[in-house]
Amino acid sequence: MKIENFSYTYGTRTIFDQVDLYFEDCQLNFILGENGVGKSTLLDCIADVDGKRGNNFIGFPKPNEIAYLSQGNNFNFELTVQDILQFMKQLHGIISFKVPVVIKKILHVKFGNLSGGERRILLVFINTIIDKDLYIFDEPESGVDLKHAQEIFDWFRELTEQGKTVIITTHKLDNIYDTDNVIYLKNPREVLSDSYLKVKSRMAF
Ligand SMILES: Nc1ncnc2c1ncn2[C@@H]1O[C@H](COP(=O)(O)OP(=O)(O)OP(=O)(O)O)[C@@H](O)[C@H]1O
Repeated sequence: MKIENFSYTYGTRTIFDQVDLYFEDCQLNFILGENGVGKSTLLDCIADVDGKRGNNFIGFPKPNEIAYLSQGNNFNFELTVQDILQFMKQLHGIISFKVPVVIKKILHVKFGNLSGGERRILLVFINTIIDKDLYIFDEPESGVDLKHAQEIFDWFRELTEQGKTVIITTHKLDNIYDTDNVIYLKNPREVLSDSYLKVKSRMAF
């Protein structure tokens, strides 16, 4: 998948200016860059939120074939975790899955009573079990402890083993392998798309 000659502005503010970006199929693709550089904007464009995707987006699945967990997603506070899993099963095609221990522990808790980290883990988990072609996560490990952040990345890698493509924004570099594809947003005109091994020596943070 690739985006050619990509430009995006908010009013007079230029976020992307004629850049090319490459994504690897069936792999983890990490979008890196400083706060405010445009990572979430790029994800919204890929997921076609509010029709933001232009015709220079090549090879991406249709919006209804994409699972997208943005930073603001939530559920009704009165639903228990079990209700939510049931609801998602009715609403979407679901990949066969085993309920992980971290989710089993909170099955009967209402969404509104979960901790911030537990909510995030649940939201990430749900987005990994719905059957889509492309999975997009905006800072999935935000507020999640180190052990469970590692587990979340195991779920993502299992998706790629099933032939799925995953795109993730993150500020934490610990879960990136040298062979993973990285899209490093340096500034509106400068983007590096390559293996993490090749990109990391040129990253400024
Ligand atoms: N709807 C909007 N209208 C105007 N400016 C916006 C809008 N949404 C985002 N921006 C601006 O565009 C820039 C890119 O925002 P974006 O959320 O894509 O950054 P980001 O790289 O995801 O940042 P972070 O790492 O802090 O989450 C920011 O400077 C932000 O203030």
